[in-house]
Amino acid sequence: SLKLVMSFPNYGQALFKPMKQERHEETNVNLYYFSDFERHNAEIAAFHLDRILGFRRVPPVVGRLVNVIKEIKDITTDHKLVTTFFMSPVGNACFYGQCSYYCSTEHAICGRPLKIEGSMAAMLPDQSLAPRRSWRSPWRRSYSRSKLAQWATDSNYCDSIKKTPPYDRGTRLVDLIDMSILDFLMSNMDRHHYETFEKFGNDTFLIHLDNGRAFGRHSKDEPSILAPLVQCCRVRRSTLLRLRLLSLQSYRMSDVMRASLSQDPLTVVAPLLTEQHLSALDRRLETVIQTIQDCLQQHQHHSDVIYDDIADLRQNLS
Ligand SMILES: Nc1ncnc2c1ncn2[C@@H]1O[C@H](COP(=O)(O)OP(=O)(O)OP(=O)(O)O)[C@@H](O)[C@H]1O
Ligand SMILES: [Mn+2]
Repeated sequence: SLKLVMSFPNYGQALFKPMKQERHEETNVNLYYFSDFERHNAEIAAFHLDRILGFRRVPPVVGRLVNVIKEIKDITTDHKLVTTFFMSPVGNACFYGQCSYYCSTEHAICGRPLKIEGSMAAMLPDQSLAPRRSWRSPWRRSYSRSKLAQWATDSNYCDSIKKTPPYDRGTRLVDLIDMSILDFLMSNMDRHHYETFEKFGNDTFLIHLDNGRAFGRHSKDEPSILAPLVQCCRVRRSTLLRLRLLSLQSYRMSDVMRASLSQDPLTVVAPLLTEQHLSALDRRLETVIQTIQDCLQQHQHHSDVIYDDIADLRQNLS
């Protein structure tokens, strides 16, 4: 959907996604996840949540109020984009841009009257300098109204994934499970792919881009997003410790998120997540911790479930 690359005088660049849905709106229950709107506040909140979880795999995202005329129309070098600006009947500055779907006056982005809210994501280095690889998630949804993906019907699915490169060694599987925990907490069903930097080969971190379909619903949880954790029963020790910390009264996930998000410039317009979304985080965190507890009960050895990625840390401390 519609997004703009913004270039700054210091050669920095950001990916701008304008606001399309009001913060208090819940996703219509009759919409499939793949036709849900994208939310600028979800891009921002996902960055904060990912950082609070200790992953740091979402590039920095910040909210901005942008003047549609002065900061886009008057200075863009994209001549086709210029032709899509118009004044709406009530005098708001609008544009619809160039894209494959929903680029028409009916689906325009409009200021109030001139400024629009949006998310600005720091651009990763250009692909020509730092090529990335896009990986299809093994737990990808079918993106069809009638078909189910294999993972949704095969309870031994993880056994085969565990034997399939690159999930058969290193940290790739636990990284993917970290990502599913992030996605369950923010209820993002749209994680069809993830990216890595090619240069680092298979021994590298995942990049969590495209979080715009998160935080669509606070009143309901989507257990299937946790399938990688439930089916594989494996998790990083550092992740489990962080989740337990964020479940303590004095360090509650919702409180930490509220404090973190309050630093975003768009907070002056309205809090980036409603209180209902914040309390959904605490509720979902309990589910994740309980799922790991259940895994520990089902397995004989602690190490069957817990991937100790911080064994060295303990030595350093003593
Ligand atoms: N911070 C970033 N820096 C560089 N490239 C990015 C960044 N965020 C996203 N991209 C790239 O831009 C493309 C589109 O981004 P994204 O998926 O977030 O937008 P979208 O509107 O959801 O697009 P789509 O409909 O194609 O999924 C992705 O292929 C991704 O590789
Ligand atoms: Mn997308």
